Amino acid sequence: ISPPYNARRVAIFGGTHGNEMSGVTLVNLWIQNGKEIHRKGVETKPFITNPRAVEKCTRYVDTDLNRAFTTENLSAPSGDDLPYEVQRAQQINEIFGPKGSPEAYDVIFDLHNTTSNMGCTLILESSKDHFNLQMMHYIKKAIAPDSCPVLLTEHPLLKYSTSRSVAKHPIGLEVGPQPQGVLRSNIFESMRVVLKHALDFIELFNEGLEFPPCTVDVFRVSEKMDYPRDTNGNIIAMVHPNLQDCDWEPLNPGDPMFQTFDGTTLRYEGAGTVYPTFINEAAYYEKQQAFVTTRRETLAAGAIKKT
Ligand SMILES: CC(=O)N[C@@H](CC(=O)O)C(=O)O
Ligand SMILES: [Zn+2]
Repeated sequence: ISPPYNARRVAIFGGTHGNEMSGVTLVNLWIQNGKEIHRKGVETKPFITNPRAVEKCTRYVDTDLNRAFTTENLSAPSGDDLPYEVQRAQQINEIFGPKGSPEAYDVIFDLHNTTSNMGCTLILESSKDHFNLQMMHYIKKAIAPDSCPVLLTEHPLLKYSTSRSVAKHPIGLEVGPQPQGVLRSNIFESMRVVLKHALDFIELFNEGLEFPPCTVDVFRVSEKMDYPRDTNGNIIAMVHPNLQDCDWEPLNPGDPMFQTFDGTTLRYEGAGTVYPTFINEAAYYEKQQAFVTTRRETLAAGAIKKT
């Protein structure tokens, strides 16, 4: 049984992106009435992370909050001249962090929606986070036969500094497909159900239940794929119909990937099978990303017990 584990202080973030409506709506509901998220021995705080973006129903105001939690931003001298989201990151770091310190919150769930057909995805930032691996194992078992893929974002270049990263155990919840600014009841419900199981797990853990060693199948981020573009940076092809909505399905060398406006098929020419996800995510056009490839991996989690 590894590190001293504790999970008394938990936060649920909504509105890290102000146009992702399931998280915004659930968190606002729970701010009004926290009964549903209350668990024995746990203090759970629902929190709107980017209120100005929520008010405008936009992803962000000045810069993407979910990229803003860098050491550089968090240690910058504070002031009104900083971009709004950098100021906000500093405030969030004060309330829920400081990031990387013993005083930081134990667990932060960050609720997101995607326009991609990713279903109900759990986002894991570290392959060595045994607490989160155990939680994800528990959630996967609880929602079966429905599935709940785990996306591991650990990557030397592609990892980014998320709002949830101020916690000791950061967990992203990414549910789609749902257009920006729209609420869909099925997406809303599946987010709610996953969070219920997650909080149940934390309650069991705090009651002293020991979770034996287990394994978790994950999809590890491999490569970011941009749309084909002309020399001015304009897109010259779309996601191919055979790939559209096929998040988590195998893409093999030679399979259709993009389709140009005159109908030409562009094929995947990588080495070996990959599992694309975030396919045609609206927010990623500005990030030059049509989808991300992942590879399957099985991670081992050691036993955990409250200490
Ligand atoms: C569509 C979207 O916003 N996705 C999230 C993923 C995450 O929370 O890790 C992001 O890019 O910040
Ligand atoms: Zn988001």
